[in-house]
Amino acid sequence: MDNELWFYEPEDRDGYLSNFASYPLYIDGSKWQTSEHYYQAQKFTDPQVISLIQQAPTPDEAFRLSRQYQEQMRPDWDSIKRQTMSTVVSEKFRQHPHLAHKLIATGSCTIKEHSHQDAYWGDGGDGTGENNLGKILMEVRSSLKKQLPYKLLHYVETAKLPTPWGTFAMHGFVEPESGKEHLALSYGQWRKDEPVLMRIHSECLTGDALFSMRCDCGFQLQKALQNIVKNGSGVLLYLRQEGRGIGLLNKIRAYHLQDQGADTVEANERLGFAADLRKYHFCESMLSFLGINEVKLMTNNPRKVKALKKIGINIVERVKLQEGHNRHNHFYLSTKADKLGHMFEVPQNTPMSVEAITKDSG
Ligand SMILES: Nc1nc(O)c(N)c(N[C@@H]2O[C@H](COP(=O)(O)O)[C@@H](O)[C@H]2O)n1
Ligand SMILES: [Zn+2]
Repeated sequence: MDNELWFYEPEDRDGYLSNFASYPLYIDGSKWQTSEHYYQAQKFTDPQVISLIQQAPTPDEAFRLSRQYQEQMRPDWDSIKRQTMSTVVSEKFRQHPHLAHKLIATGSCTIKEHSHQDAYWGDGGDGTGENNLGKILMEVRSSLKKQLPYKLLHYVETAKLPTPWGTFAMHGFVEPESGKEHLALSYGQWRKDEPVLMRIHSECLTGDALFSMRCDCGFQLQKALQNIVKNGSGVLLYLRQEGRGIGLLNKIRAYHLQDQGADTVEANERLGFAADLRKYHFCESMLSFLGINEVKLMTNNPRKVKALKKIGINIVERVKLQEGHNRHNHFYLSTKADKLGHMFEVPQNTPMSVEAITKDSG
């Protein structure tokens, strides 16, 4: 998106950019219903007028009150108003990470407040205005892009993903350096103080899409989505790090070595790779977009637990996800438990039949 983005009314498509949009924020320990409330109140030094504006039921009323008390405006207002606006706009996006992701997703397009009323903050309606609010939004966008968690992944867009079990929202992200694409699937709503049921799933084309029984990936993927729907809400992060990070073709090379007797770890090592090259730090970006700090994590993999703790995510519970044990993956699962520390017991008895593992266990 390299052209112009116009915004004005908070109800419009990009209305989140407006100071009148309802995104409460805290500045200096006080709560402000909208950025407009804060901005208008800063024009005054009289605590009574400030409080009146702060309590205004709507941003339009805050704006109107500032006109009513115009005579009492601080004399240096003109010299501080741009900085005041810059502070409140930057705080709004810092305090609402979801909006920060959306702002960054506007790419490098020119942002304009398309306002017939205002040729200082807006474009004046005919494009001749100074557009200072648009300029501040673009400054905030540039600065956010360089900061954690936004610099790890950039949010791109959201669309519906209907599945046999329920309709998820599919959020697309891209790694700005490599162009690698990742997904977050979210289902339902959760409260801020509630741990979210979550699965972090690394891509396995063979298991997830081609029904392979060499591993347990496809079975775990299906069960995790089913569990989320059954729970009423949750998230699955789908990370594009195929073959534990070595890529699809190297995974086929590793499978070839396994066909000749190597286990999954030995095969990776013979190809010159570590047993597991995956990284999880960039999940911080997706989790900030989704507003998640606390999770119930569906995994058997201790590395995922450790990695999430490292980025400050509180794991209140680990939910076992043991699915799809069969005669083709029996040795693979045993190796994962023995050499990679996966937290499950591989049954000693004869592995289940194909029919038993493919039936809906939900
Ligand atoms: N390198 C490699 N060797 C194998 O033998 C494999 N089966 C895989 N599979 C990849 O492992 C990831 C899933 O593992 P967890 O269940 O999270 O431990 C996924 O990326 C598969 O493609 N890789
Ligand atoms: Zn797999």
